[in-house]
Amino acid sequence: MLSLRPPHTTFPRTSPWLRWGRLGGAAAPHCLSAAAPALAPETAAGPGSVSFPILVNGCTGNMGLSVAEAAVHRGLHLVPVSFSSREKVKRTIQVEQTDIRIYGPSAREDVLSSVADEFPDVIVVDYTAPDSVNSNAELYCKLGLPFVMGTTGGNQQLLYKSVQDSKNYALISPQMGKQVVAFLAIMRIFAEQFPGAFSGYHLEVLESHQASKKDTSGTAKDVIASFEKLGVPYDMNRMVKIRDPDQQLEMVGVPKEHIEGHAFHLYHLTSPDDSVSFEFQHNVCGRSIYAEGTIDAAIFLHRKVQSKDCKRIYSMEDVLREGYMP
Ligand SMILES: NC(=O)c1ccc[n+]([C@@H]2O[C@H](COP(=O)([O-])OP(=O)(O)OC[C@H]3O[C@@H](n4cnc5c(N)ncnc54)[C@H](O)[C@@H]3O)[C@@H](O)[C@H]2O)c1
Ligand SMILES: O=C(O)C1=N[C@H](C(=O)O)CCC1
Repeated sequence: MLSLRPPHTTFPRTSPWLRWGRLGGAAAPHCLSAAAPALAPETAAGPGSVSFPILVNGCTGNMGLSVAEAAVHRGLHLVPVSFSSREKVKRTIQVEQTDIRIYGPSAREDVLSSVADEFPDVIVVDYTAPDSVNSNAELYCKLGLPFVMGTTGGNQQLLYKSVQDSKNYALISPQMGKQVVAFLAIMRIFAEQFPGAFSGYHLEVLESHQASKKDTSGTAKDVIASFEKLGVPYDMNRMVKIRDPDQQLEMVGVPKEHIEGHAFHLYHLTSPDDSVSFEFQHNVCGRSIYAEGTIDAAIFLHRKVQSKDCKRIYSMEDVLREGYMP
């Protein structure tokens, strides 16, 4: 039997996540299906029928490809270029009927600058890697290309500063899944309304993602920031991060077909005398929730650019507040 509890972690035996895992990895409830992504309905403020050019940086990766496919399904015009971190790469990737030409880093600025000339109303979407966040953002800002940053990590303060200094437009969110964003917002509001409400409680956090994920869950960090305001200090080094597929199947209970694309999170709080416990979970299978949210974000940002809105830097919460739910 696998035991992943590091010393001093106190997941209760009754934790449903662990119990399901130990009982043989049954599909976890609350798992959002990868199939049949829900298209956002037309609402007064939400995304109606609109089309504009969208360039997806990172089409060689999982999220980039999912977003490019979602863009085509939603009737956007996919600009047929994308980039790679390596000079020698497969030259094209097919997305639906479009062949996307992949360029190496040395061609980035020239190609993006031609795109900016040819498609003045383009929106760039970035799903690359944490160590590319800042350099990519600086280039988009230099060329005045509005962008949606879905890539996590990098230096977030510097990222916001680059956008502010350049007066470019950007929507930045380490989490594009709209229902998960709503949960994050509730946790933030909870902490604002009841600061210190959980003082003395003990927090354990476990996150599980596909083995290729390089960084710690940005979403977990966001939730932990709210718990800290609720009075629960947390050392990020204690977070249990699971990347091993066997452990994901046996202990976490990730369905086999989603081992290569999932984001499971468990937060467990216990009172000082162990008499009270709280548990929060958000478990995502597949990537459609992020891809659909990203397209809503791109539509939202396109509208803001067209209307010359003065705010210029947005979050996914701004998107929800303008009626892009569900
Ligand atoms: N915001 C969200 O909702 C959300 C959802 C899922 C993933 N993510 C984040 O998106 C990022 C990508 O995730 P993924 O699962 O697609 O990873 P992935 O490894 O499958 O894909 C990343 C791709 O980007 C390419 N790449 C790396 N550096 C590049 C650069 N400088 N220019 C162009 N391409 C580059 C890589 O070669 C790879 O093909 C991660 O940071 C992840 O945490 C965010
Ligand atoms: O699969 C990933 O990588 C994800 N990254 C984001 C994060 O780090 O929070 C969002 C969830 C999926």
